[in-house]
Amino acid sequence: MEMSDQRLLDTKGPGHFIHTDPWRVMRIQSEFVEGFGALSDLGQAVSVFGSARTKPGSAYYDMGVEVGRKLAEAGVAVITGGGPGSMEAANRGAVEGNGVSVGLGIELPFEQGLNQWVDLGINFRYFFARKTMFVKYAQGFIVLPGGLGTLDELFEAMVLVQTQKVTSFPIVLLGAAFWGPMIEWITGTLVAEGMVSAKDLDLIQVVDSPEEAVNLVLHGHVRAPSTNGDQRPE
Ligand SMILES: C/C(=C\CNc1ncnc2c1ncn2[C@@H]1O[C@H](COP(=O)(O)O)[C@@H](O)[C@H]1O)CO
Repeated sequence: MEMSDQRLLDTKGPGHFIHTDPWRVMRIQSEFVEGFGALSDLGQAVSVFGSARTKPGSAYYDMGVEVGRKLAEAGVAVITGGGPGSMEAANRGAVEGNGVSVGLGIELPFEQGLNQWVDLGINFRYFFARKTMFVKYAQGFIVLPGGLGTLDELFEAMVLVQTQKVTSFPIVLLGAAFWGPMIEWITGTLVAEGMVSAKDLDLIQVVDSPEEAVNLVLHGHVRAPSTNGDQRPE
């Protein structure tokens, strides 16, 4: 009978095993270990989300630079997805403000690598491992205008607070004109149809200047986590 040790030591053929789920579990585990190891001494930090597509010189890009710079000047590390656009802008601001600039990159088919303003970079294969780092090592989120990726990160943060999976933390949306229609839809449709509690809107705050965003995320009132719905007494 062939023994496990023997099979392990004898294996010379194509590495089928590394494409199996148990092997993937090891890789997933290693992403958590690497992330926790790299970030556990980061100190105070804020995660900044926003479009991968904003161009240097655009208003949204400049907004990201300003946010990163102000966070850095307040002594707070900036964590982004490490990609282009508003992520790059926030990392750039962090460097220009002499702060700590963190990029949590993700393997994508159209990957461009970490932006040049990332000082502390980690690359992830798995979105869920990377998302854990955004939440675990940040005291708040600032969300710049963005698309599906940004919305995914925003709503995940809101759900984590709403369901009390994480201690409540500030989630600040920057750009009232951009976010206004979404807030109106949440109020006029989701709240009106009973899909979310009106109180859940308190999970987010919308502001128009990087200064306000940084102030709120660092010093703003953080509400107590809501119950998940309207069923419980106020
Ligand atoms: C689209 C392009 C490159 C994508 N590269 C990314 N690198 C790192 N992180 C990304 C990337 N794309 C999305 N993300 C994450 O989602 C948010 C931005 O997504 P959106 O759909 O652009 O709003 C961002 O916060 C990242 O965490 C080539 O231009």
